[in-house]
Amino acid sequence: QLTPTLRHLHSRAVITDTDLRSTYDYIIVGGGLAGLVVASRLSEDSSTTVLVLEAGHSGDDVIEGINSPSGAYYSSIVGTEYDWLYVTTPQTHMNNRSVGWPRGKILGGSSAMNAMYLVRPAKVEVDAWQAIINDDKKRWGWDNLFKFMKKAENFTPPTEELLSYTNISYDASTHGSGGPMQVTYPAFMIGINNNWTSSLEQVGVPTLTNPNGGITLGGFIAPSSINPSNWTRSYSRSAYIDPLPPRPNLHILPDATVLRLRYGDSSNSRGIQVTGVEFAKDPQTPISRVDVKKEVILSGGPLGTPKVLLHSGVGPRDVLEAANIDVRVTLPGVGQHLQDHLTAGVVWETPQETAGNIKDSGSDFSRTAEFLSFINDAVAFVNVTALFGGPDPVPVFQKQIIDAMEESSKTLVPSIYPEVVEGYKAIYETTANKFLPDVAQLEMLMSLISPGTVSIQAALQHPFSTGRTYINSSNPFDPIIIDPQYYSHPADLTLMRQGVRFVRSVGAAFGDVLGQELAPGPDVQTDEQIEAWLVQGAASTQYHPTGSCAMLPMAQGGVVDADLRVYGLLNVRVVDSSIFPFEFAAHLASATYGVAEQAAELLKSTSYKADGSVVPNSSSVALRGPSSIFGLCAIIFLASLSCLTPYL
Ligand SMILES: Cc1cc2nc3c(=O)[nH]c(=O)nc-3n(C[C@H](O)[C@H](O)[C@H](O)COP(=O)(O)OP(=O)(O)OC[C@H]3O[C@@H](n4cnc5c(N)ncnc54)[C@H](O)[C@@H]3O)c2cc1C
Repeated sequence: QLTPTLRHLHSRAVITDTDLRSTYDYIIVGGGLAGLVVASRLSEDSSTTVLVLEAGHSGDDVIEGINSPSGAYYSSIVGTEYDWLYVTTPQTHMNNRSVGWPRGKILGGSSAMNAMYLVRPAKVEVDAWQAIINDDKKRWGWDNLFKFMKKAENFTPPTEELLSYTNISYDASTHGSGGPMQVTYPAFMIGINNNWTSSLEQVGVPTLTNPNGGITLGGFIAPSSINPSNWTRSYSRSAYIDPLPPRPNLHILPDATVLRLRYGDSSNSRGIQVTGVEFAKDPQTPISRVDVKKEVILSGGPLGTPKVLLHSGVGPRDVLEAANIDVRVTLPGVGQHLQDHLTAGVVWETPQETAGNIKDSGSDFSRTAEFLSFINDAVAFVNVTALFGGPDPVPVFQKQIIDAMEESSKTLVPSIYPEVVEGYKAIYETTANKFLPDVAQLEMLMSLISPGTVSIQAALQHPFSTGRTYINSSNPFDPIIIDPQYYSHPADLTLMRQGVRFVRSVGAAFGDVLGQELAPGPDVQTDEQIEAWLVQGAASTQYHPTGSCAMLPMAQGGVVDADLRVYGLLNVRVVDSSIFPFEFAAHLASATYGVAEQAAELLKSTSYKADGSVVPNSSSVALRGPSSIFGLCAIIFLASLSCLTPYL
């Protein structure tokens, strides 16, 4: 528990209803990872008033639990009242299983519950993002995003003591210094980690000596968002908000769920002006309103942001009409293009000590901040050549995927709108042609947190399946529907199956460090057996949903343009992890920090008229007329696998 003084300091910008003003320059919806970064940066100018509305609690009463890095494993807020406790729909191609999707419902959002791996995407992937949005100002290419990812950071090299017994390769030039978020390595490592890169090298995976610099292929011990001064979690709240001096122009209101945007009478050919938002504590309390002078920033994450847009009448017409919501802007891409990383772990017995053994021992050491700073940081990213055991089958696999594009786009996209299908094709082409075979298709992660066992996960990084998130009610307190359509494209299951095979070869290279395989177990050997294991129970989320408010051209079902503006709304931007048009082979926090840092600069350089409205720039896109043509263009959605050719 925090002492009263510390609690006061932590809560300095956090207000109650009675402090609320009627109008702010900026309203930020969601005080999660991205939302708090933008709030902190915008409020650097004392003449700019900023309000953050966060649906979750402040979290002051659990800050200490959150702060212990190993708390991510041993006293996680996953599954508590600080978790949205989302669950997917039953997944047709996963034995009708529903999968839990934890997300942080607390100041700091998912950065308050995540596992703190600090891993960036590859240059090729980020440059492909810039290409897909035709961003001639090069804001979303690698060079710029790298600059902003580094701006968020303050890197501290591993301690001499840690280096004396652990193999860690790092290159400080791939990290930032002087930024708010602390990045370093834990104070303590488990001995088994020393077998990681040497075992990978035995199966042909090189050691990556300069991770996080634009190349991802290879094995390494990743840094984490940890503060080395006290071995605590560094997340958006502790990094960007708690250290601030008093800022009367920054207000953060927890327990405030934004229900919808509010509109006035002002609109033009480019869109509608938003005048503010409506919010409420819960379904029983009255609705409050607050006005915005300049812009509303949606930072509710890949589920919260599309939900607010849909309840505001911005989204696919069929979804809005079915939910009895008045259509304000027909934007077919809202909630579409949803992708996620799937993961499954092979588990072995080990005679060696794991972090789980030390934790269970209850020893004095097991209660130290140094031990509790331990994070599972052993990762590797491998391409499809590694997965198929050599180059020969890769062109065949790639051709099968390319040949299946037309059929997949007709049968697998859960939308009746041609724009969304076009977006799927653009993403598919990028994934099939640019990312196969040179970009990582699979991440491997070693986990040492259970006593007596080691697991190595195989996580699919570039899915060909596409899903969606949508609403089926006009009540914003009803849950959003999440349907990632896992494994709807058969290539995803093939890649995961090959991933399990590859992970086993890594496990074999560990020699007698690993004992008997416990899962899937020695009886699961054929392709069919491994795939059945993956489908029936093994595979789950790696917690990286994205794409639901994708930055894509409007003709490809995009939701935001390269300025992060929602098409059809004059003064609303999305700043969070929903905007990536496709998955990266990376955990998403670092890239999201980069997006938020760059968004803050974009906002600060925006010109506003005297009444606060945005001065239009050349990249604004004219608002389309009513979308009755969509009815004519309706495509029958048949999510059937049988018409696709069998995969390797
Ligand atoms: C369990 C878990 C482990 C992870 N591990 C890692 C990892 O090790 N490394 C890594 O890089 N990434 C990891 N991630 C992913 C990473 O944390 C997220 O990608 C990142 O936090 C996304 O940031 P965001 O700002 O988009 O959303 P969030 O951080 O989730 O923030 C969204 C915020 O908006 C609020 N909100 C939503 N709707 C509303 C509304 N209507 N009104 C008001 N507020 C609203 C939410 O409560 C939340 O606070 C993990 C995620 C999870 C869940």
